[in-house]
Amino acid sequence: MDKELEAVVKVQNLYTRFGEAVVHKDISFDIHRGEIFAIIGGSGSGKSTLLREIATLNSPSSGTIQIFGKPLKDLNEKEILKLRTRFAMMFQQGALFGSFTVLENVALPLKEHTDLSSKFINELALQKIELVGLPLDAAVKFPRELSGGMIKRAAVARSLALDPELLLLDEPGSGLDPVSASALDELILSLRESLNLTVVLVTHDLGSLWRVADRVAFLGEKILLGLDTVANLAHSSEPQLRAYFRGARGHLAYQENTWTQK
Ligand SMILES: Nc1ncnc2c1ncn2[C@@H]1O[C@H](COP(=O)(O)OP(=O)(O)OP(=O)(O)O)[C@@H](O)[C@H]1O
Repeated sequence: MDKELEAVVKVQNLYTRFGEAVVHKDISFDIHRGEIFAIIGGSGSGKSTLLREIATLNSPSSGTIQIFGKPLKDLNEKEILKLRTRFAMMFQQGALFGSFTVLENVALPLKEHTDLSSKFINELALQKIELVGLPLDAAVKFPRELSGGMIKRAAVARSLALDPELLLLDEPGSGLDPVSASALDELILSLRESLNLTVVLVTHDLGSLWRVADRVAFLGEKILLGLDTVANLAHSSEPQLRAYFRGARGHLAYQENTWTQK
């Protein structure tokens, strides 16, 4: 990875409360351009909420989030809409429109946000479909005609439609078999390489974590319990981190990856 340490996302002293319930307490970290940054932690530790806050879909109770140097709380609605064209978020289910073909799904953001001709939009959409490794005949298929792995690729293609600088992925591998999940990891790595994308992902998949993440934020006890490479976190003596990485699944991923040495 190129070591330009420009902060694409900057989270400072972030607190999140839902009523009386505190989810995040004083969380701060930076995500650098070109980095693949993972957010992990136990169930209910606030991973998806944090990702939604970065995606401007939820507001934190206090603290600041800056994206591309812009503090989100200073932006008006129009500026938020403009900012949203510079990043894309892919939700767990992929969320393609079932009544649209893959091509129509990928073309949709271009139709909404540009004045380009239909012909040019279709050409651009086809390029994205090719970029994510889908066969071109998938373009005319409906989501129900695709495998789980192909649906995820199509959703990634749609996320890339407006050439975002930042891609936010919530559990990208969920529901995939291990081979398709691993192919999706390869896609994420290759997109980072070819497009210099910054990627933030929430994941429960430890195999994927070892394969793709440059750095990892571990949420627990409402705070940021760890922020480091996956190898360093896996060796941490912090009890929650130990339990996470030395649990049965964590242990397997740990062994595999210390044998193959990432
Ligand atoms: N809109 C909301 N209103 C009230 N509580 C919420 C809301 N969104 C999230 N929460 C609560 O915030 C906490 C964190 O939820 P979140 O979905 O961010 O956790 P998570 O770490 O992503 O969990 P999981 O790994 O199970 O998906 C949970 O206790 C959840 O119930």
